[in-house]
Amino acid sequence: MKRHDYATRADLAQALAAGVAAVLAGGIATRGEAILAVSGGSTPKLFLQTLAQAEIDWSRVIVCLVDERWVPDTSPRSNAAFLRENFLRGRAAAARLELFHEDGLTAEEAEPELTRRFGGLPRPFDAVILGMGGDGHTASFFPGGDNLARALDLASHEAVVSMRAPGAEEPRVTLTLPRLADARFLALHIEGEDKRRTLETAMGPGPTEELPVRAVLRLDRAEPLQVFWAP
Ligand SMILES: O=C1O[C@H](COP(=O)(O)O)[C@@H](O)[C@H](O)[C@H]1O
Repeated sequence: MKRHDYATRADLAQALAAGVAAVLAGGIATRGEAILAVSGGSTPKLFLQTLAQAEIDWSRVIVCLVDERWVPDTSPRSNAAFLRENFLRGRAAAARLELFHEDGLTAEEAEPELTRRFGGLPRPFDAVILGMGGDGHTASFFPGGDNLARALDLASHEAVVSMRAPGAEEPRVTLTLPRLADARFLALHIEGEDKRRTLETAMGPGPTEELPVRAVLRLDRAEPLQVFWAP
């Protein structure tokens, strides 16, 4: 893992956005397109607003979320709504959005269609930016999640699984770890002292099921996981 610590959240957002924009520009230059997976929640707001202004050919970029809360798009809990609000208002509005929602289905019922749809996206992803909750979840890999083992199985061919967990307010869907683990640029973006402490605990020994972010920290990758932190 490589740590990047910043004095302020604004400095972090600038640096991470510049790094991701460069990776996407590289993908566009070499393969004609690039694919980016981002997190929801609240932490990525400034990073996404900054990245949305990057001067790259966004019409050649596919953007998706790493996970979604199974709520209507109109809900303030919707990660898709967060993305529309904070990312798709700048130059990035030209990107192709691939969202999880399937009307009228439960998260479990939507799994096969979502796996078909997300399984068809180009691989590996150019950039994946993960977040982390205070309970050590990342994407929707939650402690006690009903499908946590399926989601973390690196040998699995599933692209998307549903997740219900005691610590999650609503049912979820999440990209599986194998879909994220081989990203050309894989980053974990966290802010605040509490999350720094959780990260440091997760870096120590202990079961993945307790702090699922460990599954990401323990990946065996040629390009190290990039950890971005600011107070
Ligand atoms: O529920 C979620 O939480 C995590 C962390 O969110 P934050 O608000 O603490 O930044 C996020 O990474 C994930 O995408 C989201 O669905």
